[in-house]
Amino acid sequence: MVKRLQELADLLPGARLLGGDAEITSIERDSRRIGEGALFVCISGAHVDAHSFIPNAARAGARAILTERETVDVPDGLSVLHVQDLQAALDVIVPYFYDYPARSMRVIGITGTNGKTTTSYLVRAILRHAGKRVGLIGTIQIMMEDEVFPTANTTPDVIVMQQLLAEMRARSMDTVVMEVSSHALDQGRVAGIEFDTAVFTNLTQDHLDYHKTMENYARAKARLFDLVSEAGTKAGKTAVLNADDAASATMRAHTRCPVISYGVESKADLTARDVHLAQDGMELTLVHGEAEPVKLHIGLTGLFNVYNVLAATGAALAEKMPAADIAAALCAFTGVPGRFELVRAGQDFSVIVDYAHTPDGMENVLRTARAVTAGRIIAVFGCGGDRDRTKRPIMGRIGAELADIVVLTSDNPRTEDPAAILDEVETGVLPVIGAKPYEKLVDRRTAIFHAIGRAKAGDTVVILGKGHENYQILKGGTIHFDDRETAREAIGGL
Ligand SMILES: CC(=O)N[C@H]1[C@@H](OP(=O)(O)OP(=O)(O)OC[C@H]2O[C@@H](n3ccc(=O)[nH]c3=O)[C@H](O)[C@@H]2O)O[C@H](CO)[C@@H](O)[C@@H]1O[C@H](C)C(=O)N[C@@H](C)C(=O)N[C@H](CCC(=O)O)C(=O)O
Ligand SMILES: Nc1ncnc2c1ncn2[C@@H]1O[C@H](COP(=O)(O)OP(=O)(O)OP(=O)(O)O)[C@@H](O)[C@H]1O
Repeated sequence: MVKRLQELADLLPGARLLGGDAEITSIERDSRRIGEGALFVCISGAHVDAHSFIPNAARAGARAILTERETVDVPDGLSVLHVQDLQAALDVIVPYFYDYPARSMRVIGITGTNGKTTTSYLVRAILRHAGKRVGLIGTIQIMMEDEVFPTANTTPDVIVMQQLLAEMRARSMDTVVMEVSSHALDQGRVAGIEFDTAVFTNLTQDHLDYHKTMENYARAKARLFDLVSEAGTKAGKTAVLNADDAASATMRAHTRCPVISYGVESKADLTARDVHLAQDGMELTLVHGEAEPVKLHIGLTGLFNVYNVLAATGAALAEKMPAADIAAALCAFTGVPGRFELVRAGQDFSVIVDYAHTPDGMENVLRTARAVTAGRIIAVFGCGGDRDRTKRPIMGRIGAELADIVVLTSDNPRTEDPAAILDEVETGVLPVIGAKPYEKLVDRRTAIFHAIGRAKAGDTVVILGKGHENYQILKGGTIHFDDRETAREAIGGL
């Protein structure tokens, strides 16, 4: 990819180019990723001034910088492109620079508080069963067919996003399935992407540290439905909406393309009946309009996963996948890492590791565990640091109400004092815990060993919050930590 800096400047009314034209071969916001010919975009973080990395960027081969700052000192030979609004400039120049890669493939965007990852994995499985080459962008990882790449965000920033899409185009992906977070929609990370199918899973409390109110949070999510409604270069746009979630009304109000609705309680285009849950799977019958109902046995469990299956089926129907491929792929699906994942190490009780880290996610998982457990439920959980504090007491209350034994512990405390986070969670626990056994153990390993040590035949230990993550983010840095690995070790020591 090569473009002239002047060509990019010409796209931006009011931009000033200082220091002359240059040939640009990539756009980067991180000086550590820069190679010869890059345009270094100075986006500062909460604690870091990105302009301080200009010398590093220059040494690594940058030819120019893009900044909002009026005056910037740069080493000789580096051009400066000055703009009034950095985000608005990136929205325009980044997709242009990478030649709008999203126009070369079908794009399925999935938004909602919970269920994005699970739904995206289900959609990927169906499309691949139907012979499509599929890319995936989401919380756990990025995939291009079977090849896996790491990621820092659920939805990467606009620069990494366009680079990934360009790579997917180079590898001839037919479709990309993408989790679209509310942060991404608010920050323009999906600028220049033409969505073909947009899916809404649900809206419950999360991320209020960022959005402040549920109305703002819903509005951010609704942006995806503005985007899928825009006329573009491809035909056949569809919104897939959860009819049982009240916030779908907001999504629908932003939708100006055909809708496929799904639900269990409300009247919808796509529904499920005869649902039977077991610990390691479920049976259900999919009903889609006049079509013959299809009975399925799937390796996922929980009513919340019935919704994810319906959402994924809706997306597959929107993408015109054959019914036979949808059914076969769902039946062959074995689950998503860290989502209601059973840890089996020969023990006579169950251990479930689950990524639930919102009040709603936690309630769903604990209720599902209860429905498939003969004995007691032992819940191990905490809440993340530097993120939405208002959910802490709520999650504490849910844990204390729905489990028989509660073990509070750390979950990525980040820069906060882990014990202080647990104290906030505890304000929700104490009013409802009654005589149930309850512990506060800051060290997550100790907490998991304690919970597993208390389990008897028929009980279920539910370890919540981290799912697939194999790290713990502490004030002093990030350490290796994997709930599944630790649980196995604890079971081995019994
Ligand atoms: C709080 C936050 O949003 N942080 C995001 C931000 O990092 P940052 O601003 O802290 O970066 P920084 O380390 O301060 O650096 C500032 C700038 O200097 C640059 N830099 C830094 C170091 C260096 O040596 N050279 C250099 O150029 C960085 O590239 C950056 O532009 O920019 C990074 C690059 O885009 C993001 O990966 C990072 O997301 C972090 C991981 C994060 O946790 N974000 C959350 C809030 C988020 O976005 N979550 C949503 C939703 C998830 C969900 O649904 O649950 C998501 O989509 O992930
Ligand atoms: N449809 C759903 N409704 C409510 N809770 C759900 C649903 N699907 C999954 N969950 C719960 O939320 C957790 C996270 O699921 P998943 O990773 O699919 O969601 P997500 O939207 O990708 O989350 P995140 O963006 O935070 O990564 C699961 O482990 C499960 O506990």
